[in-house]
Amino acid sequence: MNDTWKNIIFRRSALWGGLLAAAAIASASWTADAYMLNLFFTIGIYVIACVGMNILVGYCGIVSIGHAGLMAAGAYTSAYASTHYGLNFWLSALAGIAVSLIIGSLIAIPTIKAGGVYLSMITIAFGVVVHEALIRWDGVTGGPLGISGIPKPKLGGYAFDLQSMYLLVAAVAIGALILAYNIRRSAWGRSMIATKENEIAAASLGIRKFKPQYVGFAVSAVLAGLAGTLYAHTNSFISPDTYHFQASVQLVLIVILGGSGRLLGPIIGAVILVFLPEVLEMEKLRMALYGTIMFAVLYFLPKGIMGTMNDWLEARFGLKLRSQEADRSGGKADHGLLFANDRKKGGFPAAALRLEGINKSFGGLQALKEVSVEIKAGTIHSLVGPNGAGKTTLLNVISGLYTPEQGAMELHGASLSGSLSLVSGLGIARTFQHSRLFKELTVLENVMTGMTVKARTGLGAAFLRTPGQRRREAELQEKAHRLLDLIGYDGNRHMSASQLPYGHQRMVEIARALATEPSVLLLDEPAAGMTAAEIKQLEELLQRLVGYGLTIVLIEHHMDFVQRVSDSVTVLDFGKVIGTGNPAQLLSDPRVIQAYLGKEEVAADAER
Ligand SMILES: Nc1ncnc2c1ncn2[C@@H]1O[C@H](COP(=O)(O)OP(=O)(O)OP(=O)(O)O)[C@@H](O)[C@H]1O
Repeated sequence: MNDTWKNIIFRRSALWGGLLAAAAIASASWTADAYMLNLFFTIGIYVIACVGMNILVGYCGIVSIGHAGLMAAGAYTSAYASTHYGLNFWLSALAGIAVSLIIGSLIAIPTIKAGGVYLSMITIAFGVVVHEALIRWDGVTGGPLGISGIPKPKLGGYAFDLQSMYLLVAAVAIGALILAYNIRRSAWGRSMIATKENEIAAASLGIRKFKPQYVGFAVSAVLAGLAGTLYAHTNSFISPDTYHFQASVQLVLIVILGGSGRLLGPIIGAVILVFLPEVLEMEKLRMALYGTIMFAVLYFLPKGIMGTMNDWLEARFGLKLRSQEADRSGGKADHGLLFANDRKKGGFPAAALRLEGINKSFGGLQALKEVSVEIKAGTIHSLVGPNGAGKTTLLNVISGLYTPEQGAMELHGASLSGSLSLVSGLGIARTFQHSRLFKELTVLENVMTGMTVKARTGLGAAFLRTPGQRRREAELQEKAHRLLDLIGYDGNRHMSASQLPYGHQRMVEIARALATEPSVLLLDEPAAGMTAAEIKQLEELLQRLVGYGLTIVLIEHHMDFVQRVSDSVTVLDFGKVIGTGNPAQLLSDPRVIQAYLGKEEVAADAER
């Protein structure tokens, strides 16, 4: 059976499985007793909050250990509004979600900017501050006694009981899962994962970290507030004990146990964490049990239950728990149409790039000294020189990763400066010395990240996966397929990039850079780690790209490859340009040979 059929059958089974699960959830409301119904309800609340946590932890890489604070914000606001002002459930819930969103948005700013270990510290501090405020601000929160008598929702004349609240929570939980699924399959979700995995690579595609991560934080705050509100109005009583540090740890644990970043992870995690203390009758030792589970999961199942299962299914049957489209390749379309027409030769001034007197130093080390180079449009220009000569530093300066201390740069006659993401928007794309593909994204998704800036749709369309959004995604996929055809990639396009052989990784990285529709492509040692056949393929690709009007700047140590593909070469040594010109002439120049081999080697060679 081929992969397409396997996936169709798998997706049909997933659909039927989903329908059966929905029927089981609904029937539980009639068959379960009050005790079990309460447990199911608790699972539903955790699923809603943890779907948000999963977006935050799994997609954005932000491990918030104070998220119970956001649940408290929703619960207390809603409880206060309904008990003090007599607002109905729907309006007070709206107020609770709004307050949770506002507070979440405010703590998102320092959290995202801080990054690293400070990020978790800020969220812990937030959780502690909220818990203290709940205890001390008794005029509003009721202090340690909390708020009681919170009314149950009403709709028309109907008053919700535990059974109907359970059904409402189950419906909201399914809605939250659909939202997470839609985000994951949009440019927003891809940007979240890209910025989590490699901020620099994402910036080189024009994707800045703050916006997608802020959106992820805001969505998780809304879901936390919603879960808090639903809980408060079902339980009729809330107190600071519910929103202790332990509750925040529990949310993180559910996500990690289920499988961080896995759609169904929060369900699996919540079911286990709610039932396990009941089954083991370890209510009093709940935290000790959680600690043990955390150790066990991180040691034995670092990808959580769903992540481990996904790997097993993929290895055993070639199936993924993530839905996928049928593979396609071999399109014979005119790939030149993938690049803007004004990039064709002659559409720009003769010089694509002009660098004048560039200086760049790191502490006492001057990596670039008065570097001046002119690179003609529609040509391949190679930068060569011994290790440490300053080639990568020059590429980093051109692409905006480093700011030079001195010198001027022009791109197609206009002044060039700015950050990595800004320079990407001007039409300069790059690859890196070591592959920086986004390993959690598939091959196809990696290429699609290159189109993010030009193709990111509105949040509403992405969240709801509107017909327009689906059409746009299909167009992006089609374009990504064509770029993969162009680079000659014939492997599985839906497998994660982490499984690609090194040579393929380098080629896919080029396709991803091309997806930004650059006029200048900077390649840092693209042939490193490639087989002879792959190098040949790369050579043909570069010639084709130049034919489509692109300008290519290449760093390479394979000298025969450089000789074959380059129109011109610049040789750097100790940060200085020691020659620019025709590759054949320059690479046989004694000064260049000496720079590569060192004086003693050249002298010894001459004597032999
Ligand atoms: N971020 C940095 N901080 C400090 N020193 C740096 C940094 N980047 C580069 N250097 C130094 O600048 C010099 C030039 O490095 P660069 O990586 O540009 O050389 P290269 O010609 O690309 O070498 P290779 O062929 O080995 O990649 C080296 O001495 C290197 O150690």
